[in-house]
Amino acid sequence: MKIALLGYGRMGKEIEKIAISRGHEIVIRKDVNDNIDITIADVAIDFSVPISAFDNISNCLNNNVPVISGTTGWLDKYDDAVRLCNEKNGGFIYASNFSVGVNIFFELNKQLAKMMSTLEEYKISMEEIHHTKKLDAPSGTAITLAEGVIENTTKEKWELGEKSSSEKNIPIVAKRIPDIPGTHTVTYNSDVDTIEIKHTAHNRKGFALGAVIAAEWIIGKQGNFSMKDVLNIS
Ligand SMILES: NC(=O)C1=CN([C@@H]2O[C@H](COP(=O)(O)OP(=O)(O)OC[C@H]3O[C@@H](n4cnc5c(N)ncnc54)[C@H](OP(=O)(O)O)[C@@H]3O)[C@@H](O)[C@H]2O)C=CC1
Ligand SMILES: O=C(O)C1=N[C@H](C(=O)O)C[C@H](O)C1
Repeated sequence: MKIALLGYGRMGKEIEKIAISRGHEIVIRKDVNDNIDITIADVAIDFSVPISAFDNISNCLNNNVPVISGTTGWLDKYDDAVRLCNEKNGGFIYASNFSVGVNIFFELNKQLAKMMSTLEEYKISMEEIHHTKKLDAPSGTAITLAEGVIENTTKEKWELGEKSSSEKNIPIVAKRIPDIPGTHTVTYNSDVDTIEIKHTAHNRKGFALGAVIAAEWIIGKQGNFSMKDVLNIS
């Protein structure tokens, strides 16, 4: 496959190594303000910055190039991206986290939320820890985890901070510590005990491999998909 990397930072460089090791060719390495002809690529992988993700995705969909996006912090425009994908009969996957481990963790989180939904003595909270270069907070992964709880309980919203302003909200603490690739914890605390589930990324290889697998998977498909579709998780 000929791959366009939209964003050639930490993730772009990690994806390049894995893509080449799987026999693919990188034909575009786009950073800020580069002019590119996206049509030379079979598929594009966007790991850029929140302000640029939607333009990168639109450019691909408008030119009939399927696109995988892992950029977080741009989701106010997600519905527009899905609309454009449908209008152009394109292929599009966004995932807040492409690692297999986190996608398993997402399912575990939903199951646990279902089990905890009637146990009012337990108070939920979340924590995410990332490196200090991260632009957005809370992380996209923490938002997906919160959405998984909201779908399965009476919680209505997430809120940044240690304590939420309402019982209906899920508090999320975002910590920034040098060199941490990504750690997410979901905690249910009561007076008598604590239940905690945690995912710790040891490096960025899992995110990058998942993105390349998604790019291989989307070739020849039309529609808006998720990592659940790619990994066939039920
Ligand atoms: N979904 C997932 O599994 C994962 C998602 N992420 C997300 O991916 C994104 C990128 O992360 P990371 O690689 O660590 O960040 P980096 O800052 O290392 O890389 C982002 C790159 O995008 C470049 N860029 C800026 N504007 C554009 C543009 N218009 N088009 C293309 N590239 C542009 C930046 O250039 P410059 O520095 O010159 O501005 C930079 O090189 C973040 O949103 C992060 O949250 C990260 C890991 C996993
Ligand atoms: O910025 C990062 O580094 C990461 N971003 C994603 C997120 O916001 O959840 C995924 C991963 O945790 C690393």
